[in-house]
Amino acid sequence: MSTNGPALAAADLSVELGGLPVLRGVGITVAPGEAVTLLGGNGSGKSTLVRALLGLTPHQRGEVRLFGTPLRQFRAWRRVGYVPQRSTAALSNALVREVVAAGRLAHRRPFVPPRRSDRHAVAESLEVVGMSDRAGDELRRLSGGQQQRVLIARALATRPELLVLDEPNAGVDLEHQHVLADVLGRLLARDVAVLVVLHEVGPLGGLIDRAVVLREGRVVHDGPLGSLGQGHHHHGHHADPAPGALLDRSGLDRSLLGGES
Ligand SMILES: Nc1ncnc2c1ncn2[C@@H]1O[C@H](COP(=O)(O)OP(=O)(O)OP(=O)(O)O)[C@@H](O)[C@H]1O
Repeated sequence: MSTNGPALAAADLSVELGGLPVLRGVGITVAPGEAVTLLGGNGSGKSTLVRALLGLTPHQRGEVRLFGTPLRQFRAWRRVGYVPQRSTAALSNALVREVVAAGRLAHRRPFVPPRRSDRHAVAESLEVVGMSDRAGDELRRLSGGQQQRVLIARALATRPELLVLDEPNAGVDLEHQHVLADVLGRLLARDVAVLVVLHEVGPLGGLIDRAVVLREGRVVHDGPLGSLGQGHHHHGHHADPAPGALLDRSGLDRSLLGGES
């Protein structure tokens, strides 16, 4: 993997929205193979931070680098996967297959039909999240949790080196939360960097290397999940009965996670 230093790094990041400070001097890094969770109460600035890190929301101060390149100059978007908060896509009347295929756009050249590798990545990503049989359905016809799984499939189809997920488990049943934990575990084993906004840590808890906690737009904790005391806004890490099953990073599905990109 051609990375030097962190996949994602931000320093002194400040964002104002509607004239109000939402992020105030935030610093965050995510290294290849590292899973960082972003926690904090409603309105603490988690989604704004994620959007600012990806250049979707402008920042007024500070610096963001992706794979060492300042955001302004960064063009290698095929290296980045993003699972937005579901509400932003929920009304789409696009077909499931089209939504996931959008994850391949950064790999394609204009006016060239999708290659076999593109179709393969789409089919495989749908299969991983258990949505193959809904490929021809309109996204808006699916349940909330199913829509969320399609958005995860789209990000997986990109075969990213940095995967950013904003509350990917919102509305998703426990079984499929475990599926996501399994998928993320395999990506981490391949040195993908993961930044995930979570409301409840849940089945992902065993994968998390570091928790960054925001409060009123500031980082108030950056360290191991376990060192977070009680009484925080997240209700995470209820002991999982078999975290080892999720943490098995050895059984790599090379066809999904490896190969061309
Ligand atoms: N476009 C906007 N204009 C003005 N204020 C905004 C805008 N978007 C977000 N905000 C404000 O910024 C603050 C942080 O919002 P953000 O969505 O980043 O929080 P969050 O931590 O992701 O919250 P949640 O857990 O509820 O998703 C909130 O007070 C919100 O009202």
